[in-house]
Amino acid sequence: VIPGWFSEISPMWPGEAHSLKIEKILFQGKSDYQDVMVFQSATYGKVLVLDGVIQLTERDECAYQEMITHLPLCSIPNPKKVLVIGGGDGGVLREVARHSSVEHIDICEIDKMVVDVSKEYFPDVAVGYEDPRVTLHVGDGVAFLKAAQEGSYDAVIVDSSDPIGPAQELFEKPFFASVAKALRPGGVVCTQAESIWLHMHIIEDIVVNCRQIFKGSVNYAWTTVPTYPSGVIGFMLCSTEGPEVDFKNPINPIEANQNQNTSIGPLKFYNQEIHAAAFCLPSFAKKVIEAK
Ligand SMILES: NCCCCCc1nc2ccccc2[nH]1
Repeated sequence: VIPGWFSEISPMWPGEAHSLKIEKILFQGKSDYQDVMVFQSATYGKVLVLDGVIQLTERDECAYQEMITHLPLCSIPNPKKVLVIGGGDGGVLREVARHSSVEHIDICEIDKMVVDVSKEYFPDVAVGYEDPRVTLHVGDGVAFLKAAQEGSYDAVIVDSSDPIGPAQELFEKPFFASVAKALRPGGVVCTQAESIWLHMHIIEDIVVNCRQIFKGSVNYAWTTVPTYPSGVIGFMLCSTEGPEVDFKNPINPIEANQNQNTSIGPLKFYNQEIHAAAFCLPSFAKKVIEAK
């Protein structure tokens, strides 16, 4: 351990560690589910860490939050009812709120400490909770989806941590089946789907499960997030049987100037070209993910 530096050592990326210079530790706690830490970094703003894994930094969180939200929502004509599983920091809520067609946003986050810590230390991320369309449910996303009324959502966004820890079940087949049940025909789901550089085997299993469960489109997209090990993270985008969804062509564009004058500020990362490009995969990933 180098004094004054945070190194992200995890079995999720054996043999490597991304480090950030610490200026000041702002919060350290232990919830019923995980260790929670916030520190002021020297060059990436404040950083949220759960069980030793970086969840977001102020400097690059826009890439992840904007992509995980707008890749699904810009692919369907008129999203009205959206469910967020995880995402307790509020960043996905901030992005969903940019869509004027949305009438109701449910969020189910298991760890209340994440919500409280984000509101205290990341106000520009937790601003998403201020939208009147948002209802927060503190609890297990698996149970929430089991209880959800069939076909009640246009979109589900699964902003989870990794399969090691509280989010483990969110990567398993029964959960994907419960998501499909809660979506309307032609509804869409977007999940945090690890890194093609680090987790091709996990991604392969997820793709196999999704192809069995989602009878519409099944696609993998990826983006760059400098503070995530390997510098990239991906998303599974699936649609249920029904009206065709072509994720590679955003038919419901969100303009960069939208919400310019509100408290959530302009888009910093997402645009239509980046949307289409996100689905272009290197050959080693294409071979596995698009296997016929
Ligand atoms: N809700 C935040 C999602 C990121 C969770 C932590 C994390 N960081 C990662 C880096 C590479 C691949 C997968 C990762 N998962």
